[in-house]
Amino acid sequence: MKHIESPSTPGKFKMEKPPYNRLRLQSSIAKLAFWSLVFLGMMFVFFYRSPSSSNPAPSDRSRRSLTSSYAGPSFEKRVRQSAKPRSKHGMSVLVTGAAGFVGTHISAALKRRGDGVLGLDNFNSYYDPSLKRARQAMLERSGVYIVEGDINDGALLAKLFNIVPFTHVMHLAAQAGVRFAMKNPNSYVHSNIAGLVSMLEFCKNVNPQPAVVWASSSSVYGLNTKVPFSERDRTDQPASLYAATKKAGEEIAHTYNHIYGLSLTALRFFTVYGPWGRPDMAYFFFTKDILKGKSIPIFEAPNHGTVARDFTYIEDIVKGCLAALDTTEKSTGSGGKKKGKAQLRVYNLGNTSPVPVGDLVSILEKLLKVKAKRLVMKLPRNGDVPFTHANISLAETELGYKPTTDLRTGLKKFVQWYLSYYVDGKKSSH
Ligand SMILES: O=C(O)[C@H]1O[C@H](OP(=O)(O)OP(=O)(O)OC[C@H]2O[C@@H](n3ccc(=O)[nH]c3=O)[C@H](O)[C@@H]2O)[C@H](O)[C@@H](O)[C@H]1O
Repeated sequence: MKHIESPSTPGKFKMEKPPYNRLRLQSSIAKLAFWSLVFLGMMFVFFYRSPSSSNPAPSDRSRRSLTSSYAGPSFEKRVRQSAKPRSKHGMSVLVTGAAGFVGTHISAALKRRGDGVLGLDNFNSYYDPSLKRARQAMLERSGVYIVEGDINDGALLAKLFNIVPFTHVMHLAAQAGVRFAMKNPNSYVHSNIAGLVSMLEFCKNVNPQPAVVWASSSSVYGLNTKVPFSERDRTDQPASLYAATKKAGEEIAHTYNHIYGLSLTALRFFTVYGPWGRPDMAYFFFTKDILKGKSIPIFEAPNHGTVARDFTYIEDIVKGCLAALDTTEKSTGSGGKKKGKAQLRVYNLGNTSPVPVGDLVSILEKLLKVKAKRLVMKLPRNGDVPFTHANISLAETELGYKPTTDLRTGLKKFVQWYLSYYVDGKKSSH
């Protein structure tokens, strides 16, 4: 420390300069090492907590951008073959969320009638991915190829749109579930907002622009008390983050229609159920738990009020979706520029016959021949609404939509499938 004590002595100062510099160098290295560690730590936290990784569990593949399996002639051939319609008037549809419940049924129905279908799905683990793999295997047997990837992967979307000039996009990839939004809010933003924007960005940029039909939700009616719910009713009081992201999606769709001339149709699905359904939904896990002899929580509204849903059978929903695709008008823009006013639609797809959750359980008891252990409890404050009831007159008039399956008939088909898949097929239902 002498050099500090007598810095004015030129000789000494000169002599002691090297140790001073060494010390400064050492302290700089220490600082550099410290800040590098801080930086690395921040990078780790950023990537660990980034929206894509806080998504329930996008597959590893979906986190990578373009992998080698997305390149090369054999990949392109598979994509082209799958997306090619049987006749030249058929559609070529990109179905996102194709390994999901609704996506699987719609992909199969489109393929059956001769349209070209390419699936896209990230196979995340929000619920058992082996069920999604089984749906994928079923679709593959009917000629539908599902590309494994995320709707937020711009490079992948570019690749797919380069290979196929899709005439339509059926956008079903989403983070579903009302109650899970309290556990993992980021996954809803990632899929239902960022993912939707990512898709629409692509759709508006390509030439020709496809027409887009996408899944909104009955949950947008939120705290609305006017029944039955009509498309003209207010939807500015969502009761869950899930509902808020679907409502945001409808507003985002409006802007892409307004600015870029994209043809957009939102379908508000009302509690869709049926074979190959979603294990997170009440009818599905009630079935599992009744068979296991476990008690099932049945929610009731304040003052012992009934909680009811306008349960809608999957085949009716499929018909509504196909009709929506068939009645789309072409987008009017090209290469990101609007050329004229384009179609913008919103439809309720419900059953227009609400059933109390307790009655749903009674139907299941009869079909399963097992008495349920009912645990009646207050509707938790977790985003659930007490009832839903669709007014479907707009879809009836404009799409020819007419649901024909009552809850008992639909649940019978679900139970038959459930028993053959999980009991006879010995699959684990977790
Ligand atoms: O139409 C929609 O837009 C949404 O439909 C579906 O949501 P919901 O109608 O809430 O279906 P679901 O969870 O099966 O609960 C059914 C009933 O059981 C009651 N319920 C639920 C759980 C429980 O433990 N007990 C209970 O009584 C519960 O209170 C409710 O009354 C989709 O999941 C959602 O993704 C979205 O698509």
